[in-house]
Amino acid sequence: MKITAIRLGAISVPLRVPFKTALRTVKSVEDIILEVHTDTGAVGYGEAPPTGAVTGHTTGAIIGALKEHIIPNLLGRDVDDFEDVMQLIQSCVVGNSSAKAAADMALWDLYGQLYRVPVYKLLGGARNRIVTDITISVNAPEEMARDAVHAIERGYDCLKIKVGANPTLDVERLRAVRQAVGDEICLRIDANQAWQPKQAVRILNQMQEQGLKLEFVEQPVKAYDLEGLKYVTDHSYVPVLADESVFSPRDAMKVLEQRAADLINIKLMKCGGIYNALKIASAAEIYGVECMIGCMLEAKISVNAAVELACAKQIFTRIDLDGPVLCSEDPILGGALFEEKQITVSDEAGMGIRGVEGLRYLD
Ligand SMILES: C[C@H](N)C(=O)N[C@H](CCC(=O)O)C(=O)O
Ligand SMILES: [Mg+2]
Repeated sequence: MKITAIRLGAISVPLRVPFKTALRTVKSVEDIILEVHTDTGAVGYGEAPPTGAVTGHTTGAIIGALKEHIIPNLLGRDVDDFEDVMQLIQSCVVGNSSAKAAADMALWDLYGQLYRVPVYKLLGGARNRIVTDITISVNAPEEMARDAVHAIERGYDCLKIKVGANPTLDVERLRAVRQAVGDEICLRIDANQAWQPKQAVRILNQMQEQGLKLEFVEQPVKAYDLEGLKYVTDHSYVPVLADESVFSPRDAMKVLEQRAADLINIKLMKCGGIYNALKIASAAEIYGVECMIGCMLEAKISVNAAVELACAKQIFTRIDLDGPVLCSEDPILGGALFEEKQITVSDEAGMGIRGVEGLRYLD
């Protein structure tokens, strides 16, 4: 199966409500789509979201990395030389993990089609269904409480609550949400780097002392501050999950060796795709650290790739794949079935993506 052509396109999908974190506010998903065509007629699909505030990858950067580095290296290659092609994607340009992830998932899609097996089976096939949480944006406490109740009405029983940079208000936000949803709902929080280490410990311990029952806190401090992350891990009652501190397998090794976090959030856009995500997952297994599989604000092609990975491996004990359910429409044909919190992976060969409605080609 030889790669004959690669096309780039763009999609724009409005969100149901604006998505707000300590790092950014977004009203729509504006992603780059990759179609990898082959001489057998099989097409592999990839997707990358521009998340400048999180990864540094803008739309232009993703297109540039693909057009100038990744695509020229892939054209003419045989999908069956899979290991070579995987290495090529990772080595043909420095950084640019989102563009690499888009190419990586399209190639896994094709490799699965070549051997007529769904990718999640190829990778381990631990299960065919997973349950996601849903994210509540950071807003005024009463608005977050309303959003949380709405999420419960949609059937979710695990909420990922975004917090901000104001400690008093953050405690109020969590109090309002806990009061509105009752004791049985799982609450996890994501500070997206907003706090200082000592401040984080104070806020988290205050939240636990008030009986707010948090499952874990995601990325309480700056991405680069591993010492600070470890300080929070060592001193807070609440378990700590590393997100922005872990992009590459090398980052993961540092966090694992230093025991700087209790859990790791693996996202395809941070690590450059399934090839590297598998390395992080294996390292985490060796250290006995469970993982969350997460996403950026992404539509269904790239989240679908994360579903394939999550269904393959037992190490993913937490699922944050709510990108598609935060969108007001789904232009992606095929792939996993998203029924609110229940996600069922496709049993088609590869990743089961059949096309994209309203794709704007960029060539
Ligand atoms: C969408 C997902 N639940 C989520 O919250 N991801 C964020 C980053 C999303 C973004 O800014 O695009 C996270 O875990 O930090
Ligand atoms: Mg996060």
